[in-house]
Amino acid sequence: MKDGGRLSAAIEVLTEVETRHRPVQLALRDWGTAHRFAGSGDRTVIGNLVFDALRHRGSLTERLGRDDPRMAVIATYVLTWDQGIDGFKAAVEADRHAPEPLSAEEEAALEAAREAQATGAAAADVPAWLWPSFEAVFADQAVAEGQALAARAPIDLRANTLKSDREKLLKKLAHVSAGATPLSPNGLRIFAKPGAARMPHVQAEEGYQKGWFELQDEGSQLVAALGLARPGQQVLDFCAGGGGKTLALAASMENKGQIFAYDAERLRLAPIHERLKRAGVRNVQVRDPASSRLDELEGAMDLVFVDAPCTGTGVWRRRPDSKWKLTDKALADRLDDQRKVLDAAAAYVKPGGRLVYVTCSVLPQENSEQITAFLERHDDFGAGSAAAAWSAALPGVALPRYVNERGDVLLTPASTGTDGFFAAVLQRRA
Ligand SMILES: C[S@@+](CC[C@H](N)C(=O)[O-])C[C@H]1O[C@@H](n2cnc3c(N)ncnc32)[C@H](O)[C@@H]1O
Repeated sequence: MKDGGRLSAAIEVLTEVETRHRPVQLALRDWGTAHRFAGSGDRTVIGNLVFDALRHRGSLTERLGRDDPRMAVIATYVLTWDQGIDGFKAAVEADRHAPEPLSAEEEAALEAAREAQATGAAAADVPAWLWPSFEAVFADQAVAEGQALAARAPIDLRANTLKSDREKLLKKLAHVSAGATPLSPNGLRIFAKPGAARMPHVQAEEGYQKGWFELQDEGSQLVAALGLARPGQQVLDFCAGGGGKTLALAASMENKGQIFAYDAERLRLAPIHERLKRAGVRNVQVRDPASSRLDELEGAMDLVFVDAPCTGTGVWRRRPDSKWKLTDKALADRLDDQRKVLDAAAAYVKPGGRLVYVTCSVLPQENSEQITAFLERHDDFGAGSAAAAWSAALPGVALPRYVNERGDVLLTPASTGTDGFFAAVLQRRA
């Protein structure tokens, strides 16, 4: 395929996503199934166009003065990918599968957009209804933070210290240009590439198959480290899901002690078994809600790790469609889930033990406000400090920019180069 056909395909997919509310991955997959002649390179370019259009949908709409998927894709190619109007025209002329040529109004809109500056929520590519929350957390950094959440994400890996180490992996993965992450001691990073470029398929690497590394954002590695899980401890990973944090906790416990991996949704746990095996983890018992109970763990855990269900505003780089789909009803539901999860998880912490609360959201309602409300409901708990845990877990690594008075920590793409993650530590009174 040439660029003209790829642009047509991207317009078709984005229209499907926006008018029929199809999840973007499904829409891309269906397009691929219906167009088997398209090679993997074509699919990459089409996917990149669609994802970049979604990342910048707010600012493009404001700069163009029009809101339609065709123009969002064309502007991505012309402006974001820097191909220019002439580049677009050349792509159209060279390919009978290309989109319709630009109308005079469309060309004028693209010309005007080149100079136009979006402001506020649109400049940050943040939905307008969430802008007050962004300003509340980030103040004069709100636009920069939103823009960083609208950029492409790197591929981050975590060296699995049960089987390998970062130094070895840096050598093994030199051919994909993996470098060391700056904050997590076990992290490796392959930087995002611009435009049509394709990222390496790291799951095909020998090291992945053998469990030497996991795919895990550096922010996720860091918040797992704030659990300060140590060999020999009793740990409950209360929202274990597919096990991303479970695996990191097991590595920091050097396979000694016990982790109970639980999730209220049985199906979410499905991938964990295979992942534990590949990573060589031997100290995890998976507790499936359908067939086991947690009663005997009550009041007995050194650490209860709560990787709470959340809106995912911190991972917009990886799921840009989710940012425009988020509703105030969904936010209210997640707040309710978080309250329930926290209250339920608290029962398993032993006197003197810790509860670590994590979200991949940057919204204060899901983060510091949720913790403040928890502390008001539970006088058997006091505030611990995620910042103090940071210093203990990551000696020599400077504290992140966003640390509140209680010591809760917020990571963001603009401030730490990671996905957005929040972590708070709660201490059960002895
Ligand atoms: C952010 S995801 C967990 C991701 C996982 N820890 C990882 O690192 O791969 C949140 C999880 O919380 C689970 N969850 C939601 N409500 C819950 C509850 N009341 N009790 C336990 N788990 C719950 C969801 O099923 C979901 O899998």
